[in-house]
Amino acid sequence: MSDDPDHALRGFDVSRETRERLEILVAELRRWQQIKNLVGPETLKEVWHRHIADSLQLAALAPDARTWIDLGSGAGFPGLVLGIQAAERAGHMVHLVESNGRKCAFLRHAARATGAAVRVHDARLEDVVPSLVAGVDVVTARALAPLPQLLAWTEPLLKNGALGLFPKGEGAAAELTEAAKSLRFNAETVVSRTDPRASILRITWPRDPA
Ligand SMILES: C[S@@+](CC[C@H](N)C(=O)[O-])C[C@H]1O[C@@H](n2cnc3c(N)ncnc32)[C@H](O)[C@@H]1O
Repeated sequence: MSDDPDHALRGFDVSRETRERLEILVAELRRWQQIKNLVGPETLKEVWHRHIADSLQLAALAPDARTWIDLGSGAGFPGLVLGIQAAERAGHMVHLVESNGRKCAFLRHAARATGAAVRVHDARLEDVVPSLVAGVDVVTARALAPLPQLLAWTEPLLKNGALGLFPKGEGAAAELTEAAKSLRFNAETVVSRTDPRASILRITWPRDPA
């Protein structure tokens, strides 16, 4: 697949300012990658599809959400991309939680360079999630852990009304089956716009009966 940004961004609601900020992110990622090895080197060849568009598609699944938290952000996917979009929406922001200091240094640098509306937490998610339960609208995590572990980590957020958006590969159905053995939750599977074999699990917690 060619990695043409125009092609990758087709169909997404991306302003000229956001496009310019995304171009800065890609340039900085390429620069840092040479010394810091932040993402799988093969994925950089398709960075606009594999990372930028793959992250942007989550925003369309929760258009009214103001406060997001992205767990295990790595080099910023999806959280930093969502934070770049949030920069043009007053009152919108994304918490980025990442335990690897080298990746946090990149996140802070890239956030400054792009003007992304993010707060970087250089910490383990187990220590951050409890303090952010109130006021988070959406929790995301890509390539962090299988669904049962994700639900164990994010249960306090989901119980408080947050929406979970978890990009998954071909094993999504098996992960759903495994998680449903011990937990009761609502799940919808949305086919990925960047890879028809992949999907995004849209998870909500059932309300307690009144
Ligand atoms: C495979 S990478 C995925 C990065 C990014 N989400 C992506 O899809 O490109 C998983 C990331 O989660 C981070 N991580 C793993 N366990 C964590 C924890 N308990 N708290 C915070 N970050 C964690 C790792 O340092 C790593 O950067």
